Amino acid sequence: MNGNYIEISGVAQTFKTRKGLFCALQNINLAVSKGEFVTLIGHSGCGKSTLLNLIAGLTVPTQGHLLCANREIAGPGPERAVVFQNHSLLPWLTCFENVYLGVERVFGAANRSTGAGSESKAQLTARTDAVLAMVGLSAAAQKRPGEISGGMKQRVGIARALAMEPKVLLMDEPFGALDALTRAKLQDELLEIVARTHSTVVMVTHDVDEAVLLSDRIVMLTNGPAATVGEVLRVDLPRPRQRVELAESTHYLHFRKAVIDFLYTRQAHVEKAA
Ligand SMILES: Nc1ncnc2c1ncn2[C@@H]1O[C@H](COP(=O)(O)OP(=O)(O)OP(=O)(O)O)[C@@H](O)[C@H]1O
Repeated sequence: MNGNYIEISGVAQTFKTRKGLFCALQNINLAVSKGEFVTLIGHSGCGKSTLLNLIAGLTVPTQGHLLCANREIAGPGPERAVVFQNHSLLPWLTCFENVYLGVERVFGAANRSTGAGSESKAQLTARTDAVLAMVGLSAAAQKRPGEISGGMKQRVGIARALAMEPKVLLMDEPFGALDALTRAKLQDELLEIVARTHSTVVMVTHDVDEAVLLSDRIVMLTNGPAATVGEVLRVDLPRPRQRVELAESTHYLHFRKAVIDFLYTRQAHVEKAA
């Protein structure tokens, strides 16, 4: 890991609502290094998605600055791929086409401006096939989103983002809708891909075990309104990480307890008082 790749300084986000201004986030300061895996965790409604959307460039902050590779984040960009909670596939395209579209945009002749090269149709097809196979969707490649389950749609969304090999992968509870076994399989795949591609990842999760398994650092947000970074936990478990071995590791349990303690002891009181 080297240098600050994503820098968030003094960020606040206020929304106009029918009842007046609502301050979702305040004074968020966070730097993410290149190749680092950071998870954002906190109670429902604290502002995790709001922060991720700011990094994605989908919204602009009310106050403060966000930088990616020393450049102000002024909108979405191909170096920052987003996997949303609710997939967001194009319903008239097949699963293959949904993934291919993104692959073509980054690696195809259509976009030489990225300097990523212009691969042949056969190479783009091979990339698309490989990533669909990785998420276990080869058999569903020619189906449209309306013909597959919610979990399968989510896997297409993950495949689409991963296939683009983005520098930054922004994930908003990408595994939330999946059954436990598929979720575990995709978490393991994600760890392997990130190790191979050296992607920088910022991921929103509600799942303490997922956070500890995947993260270099866990950013714990306080309860809203006006949520901010409450605590940052560095998870220095060695990699590669094996979930079966970790389950018995006292070191792992120590991190797990630290997050649970933050969420259910310290932040639980604030929630009741709000
Ligand atoms: N466009 C908006 N207009 C008004 N309020 C908003 C808007 N977007 C988010 N909020 C409010 O900001 C707060 C943070 O929302 P956000 O979706 O970021 O939370 P979250 O931590 O991602 O929640 P969850 O874990 O339930 O997905 C919430 O109180 C939400 O109601």
